Amino acid sequence: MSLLEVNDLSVGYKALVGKFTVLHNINFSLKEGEIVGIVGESGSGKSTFGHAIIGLLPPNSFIEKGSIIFQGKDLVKLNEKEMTKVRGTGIFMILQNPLNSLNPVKRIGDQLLEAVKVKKPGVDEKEANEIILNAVKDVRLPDPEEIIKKYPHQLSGGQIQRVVIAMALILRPKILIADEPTSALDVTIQAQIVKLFKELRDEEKISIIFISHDISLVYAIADRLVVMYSGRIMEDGNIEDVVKNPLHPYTQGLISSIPTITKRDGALKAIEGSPPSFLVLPRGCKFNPRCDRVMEQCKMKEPELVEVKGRKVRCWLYE
Ligand SMILES: Nc1ncnc2c1ncn2[C@@H]1O[C@H](COP(=O)(O)OP(=O)(O)OP(=O)(O)O)[C@@H](O)[C@H]1O
Repeated sequence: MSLLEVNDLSVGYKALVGKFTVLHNINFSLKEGEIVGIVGESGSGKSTFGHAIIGLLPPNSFIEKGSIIFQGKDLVKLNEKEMTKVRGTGIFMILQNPLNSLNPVKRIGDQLLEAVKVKKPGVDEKEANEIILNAVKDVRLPDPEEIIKKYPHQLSGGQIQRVVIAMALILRPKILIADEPTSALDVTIQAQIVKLFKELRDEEKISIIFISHDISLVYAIADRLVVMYSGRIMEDGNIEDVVKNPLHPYTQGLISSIPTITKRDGALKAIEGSPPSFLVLPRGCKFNPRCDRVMEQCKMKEPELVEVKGRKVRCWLYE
């Protein structure tokens, strides 16, 4: 049984240039305790997907169709009041800009205390303080006693990121969506945060959606890898299988450009060109103009996401 089921989800935006669809027929499921990495170039729709799940899409967005089933409820149909109850201990998202999750006029300690009260209503002051300090120490913030007295604007980007991760540790949601959660952190702290996330999963069976453009980082944490391109899922499977034997030419391109994974020196193959604009998507497979294995039919009709060798792939090579 899945904890989260996303069915045929399509999401778009209205902008000055016009109305366009970004996420196209997304089908995705997440099991309890599973860590799924979502990768893809900038603009492939990764954040839009996370925002759709937690109901934090911007006002100029629209959900064209689809459902997001969590604990028997379709999140797409919930009103703001009902969705507020899901956010926090149900689903929590570490936003790409974590400052947006904090109140600028409240001290860090008070904001973490609110999270403790949500998780443990009626908690006494001494225990709350202990929980807060432990979380702040776990994310390796220096001088915990001092940090909690500060306001968000007094912290660096990396410290803000860690405060929001501490909030996630306190809330221990059923699903944690982490959107580039360690982008402002140095490599050592990044590794410690990845370890913390794994511990959360091992101890509490928390499911994690880890969004990143850095496949080697995702490789260090995820069980499963989902590759997105132009708002589509192109490949979805066990991370070892996908990394060792990528099936989609786009996944092959992404992986062959990473020396730490391919363990090859020199001749790294970058994918030529850049993703298309959502306003003028190519006919057929959206990757076809950049694909080194393109065939005639790729330019005519878009392939479906189909099951191949125990994983899912959207490519005419496998249909
Ligand atoms: N608020 C918005 N209004 C209009 N278009 C938007 C908005 N937010 C995102 N988009 C468009 O949706 C597309 C997908 O953006 P999204 O942020 O989901 O991609 P991403 O894969 O998370 O990229 P990145 O890795 O850069 O964060 C982009 O082309 C972007 O222009």
